[in-house]
Amino acid sequence: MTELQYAFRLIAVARGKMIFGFFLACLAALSGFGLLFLSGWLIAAAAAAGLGGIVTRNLFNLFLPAAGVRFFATARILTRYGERLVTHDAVLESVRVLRARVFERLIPRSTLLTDHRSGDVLGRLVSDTEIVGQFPINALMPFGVAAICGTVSVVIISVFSLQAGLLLALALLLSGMAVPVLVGRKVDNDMERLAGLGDNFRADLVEAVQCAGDITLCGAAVRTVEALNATQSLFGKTQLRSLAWSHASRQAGAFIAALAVAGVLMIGARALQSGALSAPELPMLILGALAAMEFVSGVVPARQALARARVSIRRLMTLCEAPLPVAEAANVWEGADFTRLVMRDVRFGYAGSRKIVLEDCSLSIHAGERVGIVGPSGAGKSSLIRLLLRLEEYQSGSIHWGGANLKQLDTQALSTQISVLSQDFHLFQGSVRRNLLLARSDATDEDMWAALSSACVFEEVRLMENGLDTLVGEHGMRLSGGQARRLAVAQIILRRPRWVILDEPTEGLPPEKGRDLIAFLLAALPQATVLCITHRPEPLEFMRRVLRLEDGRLHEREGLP
Ligand SMILES: Nc1ncnc2c1ncn2[C@@H]1O[C@H](COP(=O)(O)OP(=O)(O)OP(=O)(O)O)[C@@H](O)[C@H]1O
Repeated sequence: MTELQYAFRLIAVARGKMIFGFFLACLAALSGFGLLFLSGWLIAAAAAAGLGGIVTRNLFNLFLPAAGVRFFATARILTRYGERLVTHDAVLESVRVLRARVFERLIPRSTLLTDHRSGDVLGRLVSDTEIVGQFPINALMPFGVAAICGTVSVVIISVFSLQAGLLLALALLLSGMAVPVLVGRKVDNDMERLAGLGDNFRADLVEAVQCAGDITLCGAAVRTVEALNATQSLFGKTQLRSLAWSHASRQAGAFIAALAVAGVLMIGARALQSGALSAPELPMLILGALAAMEFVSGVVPARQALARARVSIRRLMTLCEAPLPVAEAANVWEGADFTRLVMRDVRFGYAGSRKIVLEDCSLSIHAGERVGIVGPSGAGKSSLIRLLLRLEEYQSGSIHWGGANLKQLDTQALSTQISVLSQDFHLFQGSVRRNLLLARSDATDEDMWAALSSACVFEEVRLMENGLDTLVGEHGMRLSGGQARRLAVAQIILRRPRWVILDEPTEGLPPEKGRDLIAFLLAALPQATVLCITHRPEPLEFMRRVLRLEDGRLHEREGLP
């Protein structure tokens, strides 16, 4: 599938509106042509009537061009207005649908996003979707309008003078096809380069803003600003060069238009002398040729827009069509009872990496058990969790959740039974309530306060100025580390999952606070089966069994580390 076919498929929803917008754009352009064309007749007829008195007035038909001019002037205003309205509506609709589709395709590929910088992904989601949503209007419509209206104008001018019509056709082809083809490669290279530079700049900027504090503490603030300036200045220079080319090609178009009009004037003057053309027809042809050359004035900007859109489509394709890291569940098996987790001889390595993280790794946990997993850094503990949640695909062996093969379960089905408290848990910008409702959308205020109470953060939230509606800031920045983590625990308590997976749950907390956190969680969910990965001794005090992950395998071990 070509890039353009791919883009059309994504925005097919607005096809009808775009076609209607195109139709109106052609009508508006032709009305402009008709207006100028008939103005020539009207001006000549009026001048002749003024000079020649009643006899000449009767000789020249003033009424028809005057009525035509009025008609085309009104038609141009109405069709231009309608075109703007319809095409803007089409663009808004296609961008809306496109963003939703892109996001939908990114969700199962979210693990691949770690290969991209966040500013880059943001850029793709915001600006590339906008550019792709607009491209039929900005990049294709001007070509279509030029082709249709250019042909109509050539036919009309040819009716009066074949020579003038042929000359106009040549000028339109030169300006509307030869110039865009000549600058095409240069425009493609510029757009590719500008998109790359823009990505770098945006990603650097987002990183600089997000890590402003760390950058200052490292004494790197001045260097960071200088680096940003350098990228911005390179971007500016490339943009300037591209603009210079664009203006040069527009001037070339204007020069061709001037030559075409002069040529039509000469041909018309000769035809007038020979009597093949009447006096009012000469200005009609000249103004008509001038108006016709306007049809191709948007072609060079459209060629640029097309080059930019192709870059954006390619960038969206690389994100949205990347092979899924985990095959879609062939059959969502809803009968899994989650009474047992059995993992047999699993072999796993990350895609694109030759390192084998887990080798012949086996594990069996029954409902109600509390199992700790320890092991050296890099042994594969977090990777094991990612496998159990089906965020990564293992190469061989088997994993079963209560009789259901993991490969038959999708992440949605798993999330109804399993909750995870990870080391880098995420709180969303917004209120305490919003974060709790994300965990369980139908939770009442009563449920939320009960969960906060079980997570031992009730009193702190109650004393906050707006209670449940207190804003927690991005990543929970307005909360202390302990409060944020207890809020994350409250989210798990609200969900009441059958399995709880904890990944370094007490990291960053003093031992006593860490111990309390686990105690609150386990007291609130006494029936839950718990799998806890940790380096720290406190969580292990609550585990009945401890396993050690080493050399890719899990080994049973007695007692605490
Ligand atoms: N996305 C990834 N792509 C490739 N390799 C990865 C990826 N994530 C982790 N690894 C590698 O897999 C191995 C296991 O990493 P993992 O994070 O599971 O270890 P861990 O036991 O949880 O370590 P720690 O205790 O330090 O968190 C490491 O060698 C790591 O470099």
